[in-house]
Amino acid sequence: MTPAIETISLSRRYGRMIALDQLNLRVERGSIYGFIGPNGAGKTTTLRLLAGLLEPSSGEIRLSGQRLVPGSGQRLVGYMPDFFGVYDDLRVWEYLDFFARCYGIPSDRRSRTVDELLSLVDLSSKRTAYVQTLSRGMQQRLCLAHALVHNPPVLLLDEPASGLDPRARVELRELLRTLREMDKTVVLSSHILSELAEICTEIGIIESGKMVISGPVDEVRRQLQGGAQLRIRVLHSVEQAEIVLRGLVGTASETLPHLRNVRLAPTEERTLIIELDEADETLQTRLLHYLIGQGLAISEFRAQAENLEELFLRLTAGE
Ligand SMILES: Nc1ncnc2c1ncn2[C@@H]1O[C@H](COP(=O)(O)OP(=O)(O)OP(=O)(O)O)[C@@H](O)[C@H]1O
Repeated sequence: MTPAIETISLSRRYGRMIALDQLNLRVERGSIYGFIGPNGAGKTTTLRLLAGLLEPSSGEIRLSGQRLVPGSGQRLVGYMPDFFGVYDDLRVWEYLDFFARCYGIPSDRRSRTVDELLSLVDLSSKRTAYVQTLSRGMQQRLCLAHALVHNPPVLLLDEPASGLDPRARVELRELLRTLREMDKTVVLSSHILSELAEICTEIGIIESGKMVISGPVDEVRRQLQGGAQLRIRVLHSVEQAEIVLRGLVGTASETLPHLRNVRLAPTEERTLIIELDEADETLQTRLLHYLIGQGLAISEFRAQAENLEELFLRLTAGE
């Protein structure tokens, strides 16, 4: 299927500085794509290029297979910048009505469009409030409604979760789900991976203008992690469990998983963290049998996902 967004060797310089270096991005239609990278990685530059607000130094952008030429992107994408401009003395409905006029929506449809958008972003009750009196989360939602005024198939959201409290984040997540059900393709950026891992269907990690890794969240996790982790808690002597498990590290066994490392959990009592070469459930079950056979009283035995945030930091620290 033709992807909603594709970039081919997309580069952008500011003077002599290369902000984006031969980026190949592919975003399938209907996905929620999380674009993650530390400050200055090139996220905003990419989103502005995709929105047609910046011109590439070289390379190509295709939206639904069509090459993006200057000025052609505005109808295909909705762009939400990472800051909200100040709009003094403008009420919420007037703000949206203004942008609906800019997009040439005729007056008989404008009022309905504004009402539908306010309902979508749950701001109907704030219809006549002044924009500057809205909370940060409400302003974000209004900004999102603005990006949706012309009903674009693609939405580009720069740091939509920044500065939101936990409740506002949950609301944002719900809103993104609704947009997905409406068959929109959404790209959103953040420098905090955990903000996006739960929301997104796919993620791409960018650093110094280059894509480091990209794909479905679980696949990226697997690639970064390159194995599995087990958390084992014992009822009595953790020292005995540690000896038994350490005895297995590095040994070549056909029937047990290959153990890379065994360490005590830093914050939990009588608990060990085991790093394995592979995430094979059958082998893990055999390990449990083996440990019980060694007389260990196991009170907890579970696979745990390594914190994606730590993996990300390790990756972007160049380790
Ligand atoms: N207008 C500009 N002129 C010169 N350099 C720029 C300009 N805009 C961005 N840059 C530089 O390009 C690089 C990428 O910036 P960009 O804003 O795309 O990164 P980002 O990943 O969005 O960062 P942040 O998370 O801090 O918003 C940075 O080194 C930045 O300093």
